[in-house]
Amino acid sequence: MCMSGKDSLLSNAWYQQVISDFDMTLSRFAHNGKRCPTTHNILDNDLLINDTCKKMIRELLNTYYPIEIDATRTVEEKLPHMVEWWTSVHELLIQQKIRRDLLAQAVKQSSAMLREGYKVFFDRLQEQQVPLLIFSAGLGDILEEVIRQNHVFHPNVHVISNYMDFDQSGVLRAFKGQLIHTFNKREGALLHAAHFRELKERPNVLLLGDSLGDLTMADGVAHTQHALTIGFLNDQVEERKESYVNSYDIVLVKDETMDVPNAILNYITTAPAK
Ligand SMILES: Nc1ccn([C@@H]2O[C@H](COP(=O)(O)O)[C@@H](O)[C@H]2O)c(=O)n1
Repeated sequence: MCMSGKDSLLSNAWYQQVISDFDMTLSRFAHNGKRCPTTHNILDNDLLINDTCKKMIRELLNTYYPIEIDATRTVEEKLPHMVEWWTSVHELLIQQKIRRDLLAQAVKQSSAMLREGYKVFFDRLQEQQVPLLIFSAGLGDILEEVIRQNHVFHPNVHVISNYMDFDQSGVLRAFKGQLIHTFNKREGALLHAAHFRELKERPNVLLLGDSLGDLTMADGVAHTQHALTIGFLNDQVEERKESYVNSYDIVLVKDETMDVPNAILNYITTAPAK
């Protein structure tokens, strides 16, 4: 674990909200040395897409993921590539006429896993009535199914993500709303101003992410008093360590657990009111 010198003040749970990325932040990056799927990659299943489409989606991943995590390129340089990646994959998925009623089965059959200690994290937030916003550039329908199947889709959880639009017979026909990718979460946050307005009495933010783009997820919080940011650095560690340490308050290197967020939540939720 690396900690920057920033002194973050945290008050009790009443003033707190948690904003977290999903893929590779709440979900695991790897398990027993094997990569775990993102919400997009969970669709890589015979139930939903054919072999040609699988091949094309994998090729797109091999082309664009290295760009997403490239420490030598600026966010501005990456932006058009991210739009291209997401748009191409979403078009392919629409062509496959994916059926809504098969999504739960695809999630069940996948090797997607939430980080060790996830239950303590979700359950504590729920017990303490701390709102959890999951802000994901992944697929909202799949993300919801993952947390539902893990029994942690509690009423305090709100999701902002890319949602599928199904026709009357339950076949995918489009994606709803404005596309969210890794590096436009600031715009996404501003579009969801109503959500943040509802939480205006909670100016202290605990933010969890795995990309530098995730740091903008709290930009919709109008009067942030204190923010503590935790970054999971899963991949290309040496190349990206410096920028993560300079940007996040706490950087967790190849840590597949929720131990640190849970310890912080334990502290916050047992601290006396200030
Ligand atoms: N076709 C795609 C597009 C994106 N990804 C990965 O998903 C992650 C986005 O979700 P967050 O919950 O982290 O916002 C992103 O980091 C991409 O690597 C993908 O696997 N396939």
